[in-house]
Amino acid sequence: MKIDKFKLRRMMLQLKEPFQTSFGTQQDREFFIVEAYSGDDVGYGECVVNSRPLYSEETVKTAWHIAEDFLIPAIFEKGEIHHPDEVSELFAPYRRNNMAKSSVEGAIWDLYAKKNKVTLAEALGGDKKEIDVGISIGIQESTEKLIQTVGKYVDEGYKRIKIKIKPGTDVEVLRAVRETYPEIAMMADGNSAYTLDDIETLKQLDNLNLTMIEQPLAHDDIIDHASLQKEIKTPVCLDESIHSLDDVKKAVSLGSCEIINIKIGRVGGLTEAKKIHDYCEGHGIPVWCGGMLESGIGRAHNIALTTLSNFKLPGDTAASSRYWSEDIISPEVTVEDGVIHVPDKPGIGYEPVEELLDRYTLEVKEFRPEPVRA
Ligand SMILES: O=C(O)CCC(=O)c1ccccc1C(=O)O
Ligand SMILES: [Mg+2]
Repeated sequence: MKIDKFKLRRMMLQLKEPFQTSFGTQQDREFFIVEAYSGDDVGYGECVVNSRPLYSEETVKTAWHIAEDFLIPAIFEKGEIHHPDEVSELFAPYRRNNMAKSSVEGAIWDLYAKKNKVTLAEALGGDKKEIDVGISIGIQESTEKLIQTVGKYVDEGYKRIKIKIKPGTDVEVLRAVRETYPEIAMMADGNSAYTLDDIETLKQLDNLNLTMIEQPLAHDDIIDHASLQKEIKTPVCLDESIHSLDDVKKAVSLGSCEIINIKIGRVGGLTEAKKIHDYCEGHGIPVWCGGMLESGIGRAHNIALTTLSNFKLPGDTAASSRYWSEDIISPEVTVEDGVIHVPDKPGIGYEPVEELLDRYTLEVKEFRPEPVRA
């Protein structure tokens, strides 16, 4: 297939409630959408970056720049694309900038699936018809509020409750939740806020029967996480530290984790995500799909990826209504009894609604191949 045109849309949605992690509080969700046009088909990708470089080094501005000045021109220069796997090879000479790469690659994956009249899940090789979902709860103003919030999502059927922690808002708070809900699958996400100096705190968390503890130590570390994993029985799960299959191989061989959170944006796209999935499957490491407070478009990509067999643990891909009063896709993503039914329409399987896209768009830019001069 040949891409006739790309459209980038910078967008802003408002979260229903602020989302607090150890690195800050978020209420506005600024991001951009990539649209890849070919003949009568349009593929959609989402760039899951944030306005500020807190979770990763990329921002909306840097990712837009990389997409506009390097990635889109590389696609036009190549001309014909036979399979989306070629895209990550094409982007490989450009270092990092994984969320930018993933957004363009994602639009091409959706386009490819639509052209071949298969679902994105099928194009990736996934065959689950429904996927299990959990929920990620931000740091709350009080323990009472947290217990109430956990209760609400347990009642809604979410299969695993993840709670954000930071130094000072951790052991006591989680112990209170555990006492209230002795049986739930519960885990903690430290978002890199701890060091090995906090080992006593981390050992106390080890007594709370947590499904796992996600990225407690530095965002770029796999050495200290290996030391930590030796000290605790709770599985360590890596998020921020994993950007590629190579990172996974090193973390697995060092024993830095027993579980991996795969985020499509963080690892540079669906092709790399699938490679990581396959490698982990072969090495007895279960994976799950992380979230970046995506709009419906990124959410749809997460759902398709999660249909692969080694996504053995519930992911963070919750219902649209958990984040937005109005999502930009039709139908919205809904969760029933803790599962999402995987759509059966070609591509991402949810239709972005033009009117809603326009309503929340701040800036649009279109790109076409340079005309060939005679
Ligand atoms: O509900 C979601 O999309 C996941 C929320 C979440 O945990 C998160 C959101 C933004 C940045 C980082 C993370 C994380 O997994 O660490
Ligand atoms: Mg995380």
